[in-house]
Amino acid sequence: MKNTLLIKNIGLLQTPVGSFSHKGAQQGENLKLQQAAVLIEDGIIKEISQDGMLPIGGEEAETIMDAEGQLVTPGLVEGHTHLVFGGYRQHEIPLKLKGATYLEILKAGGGILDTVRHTRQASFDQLYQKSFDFLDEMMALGVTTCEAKSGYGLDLENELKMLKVVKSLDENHPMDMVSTFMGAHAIPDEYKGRGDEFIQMLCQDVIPVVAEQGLAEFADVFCEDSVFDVPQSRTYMECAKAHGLGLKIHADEIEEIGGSELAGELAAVSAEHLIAIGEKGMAAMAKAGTTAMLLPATSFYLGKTFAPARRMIELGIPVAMASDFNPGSCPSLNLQFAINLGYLRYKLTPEEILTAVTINPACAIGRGSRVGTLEVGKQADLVIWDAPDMEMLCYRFGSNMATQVIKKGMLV
Ligand SMILES: N=CN[C@@H](CCC(=O)O)C(=O)O
Ligand SMILES: [Zn+2]
Repeated sequence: MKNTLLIKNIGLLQTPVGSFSHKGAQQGENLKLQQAAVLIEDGIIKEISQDGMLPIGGEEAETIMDAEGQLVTPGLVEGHTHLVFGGYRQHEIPLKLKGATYLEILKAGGGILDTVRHTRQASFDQLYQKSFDFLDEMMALGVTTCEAKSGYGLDLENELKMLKVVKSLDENHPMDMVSTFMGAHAIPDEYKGRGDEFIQMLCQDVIPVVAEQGLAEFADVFCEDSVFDVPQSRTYMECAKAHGLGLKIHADEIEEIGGSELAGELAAVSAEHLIAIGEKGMAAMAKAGTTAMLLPATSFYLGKTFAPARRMIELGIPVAMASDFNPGSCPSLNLQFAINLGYLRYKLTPEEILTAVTINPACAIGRGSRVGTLEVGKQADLVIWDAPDMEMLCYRFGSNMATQVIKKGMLV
């Protein structure tokens, strides 16, 4: 007996189409079906109808949900988080308000290194429970697939602990998780002034273990002034690649030191942040087909400018947007806020934004064939919104606009 769910009375069903990264004009192309219905069988989309018609056999579905004439989109895909961490960093705010910068706090042994100390002290169970609760909150906000990075352990034992938390979350929480190894997130105290040696240690002792135990699909590095320079980032990424991991890089977040060009050179799947990117970096990314994983809430929280998203679309770079949830530069996991900023600060259209929070991040985390669009044969991850259209979602902010979240055909 198959599990069937019919969602009827959808005022507008809006989705990108196709399981590939959308760039240029395609970024703004969405399918829009009026008076639609979706029939789901065993967690997979079986049929989509429009114009008030119902899918064949729809009326016999085990469960029937009424979307009450509202907007339905694919479940949001969160392509960049630092979900698992010990402690919080609220004590940094008074320092920041007095003028201390993000990198100054890090150089003084705070910032990421403060979170490293708390994460090393935390047990697996503590980290698991805290992250589990974050995922509940995220899912209620419309996210159905989530990437999570390690990078607050910075040694073999604690990096594995973080990655095992993500694996366990994937097994036990309805959220689909994608794991990224980010051992090169900062230079830990015990390697202070010895960044090259730290990278060598990661390459020799950690990446091979992570890859062998299948604990990550991607590797990421913080390529930034006074963190990891371009040669160090290249060494780390080449090693990760040799061990079968897909490549990501935090590039041009604060200073433009060549990270986005390196992303292009190594054909990274995505480059993250890109607030300070220039024309050369964008040209390299466009040539390589690297996705720009933009994090507008971090620009907001650090008081920075916003990445040149419109120029990226013009140049044919696939644009994705994510929350960057982490305890320092963005302590918010609300991807709906990124939608608002994408509209008001990046000046993307509602259609481009939908692509940026569904199929483009899905492709950038290796899930494009399964999620990110509403099409027959794809996983039934979708959101019913308290909104008639995407314009309303882009315009309203600060409230949770998701009314119902359906994961693999089940109401969560
Ligand atoms: N910039 C590097 N990493 C994170 C911040 C991590 C932290 O501050 O704890 C980011 O992407 O913003
Ligand atoms: Zn990040």
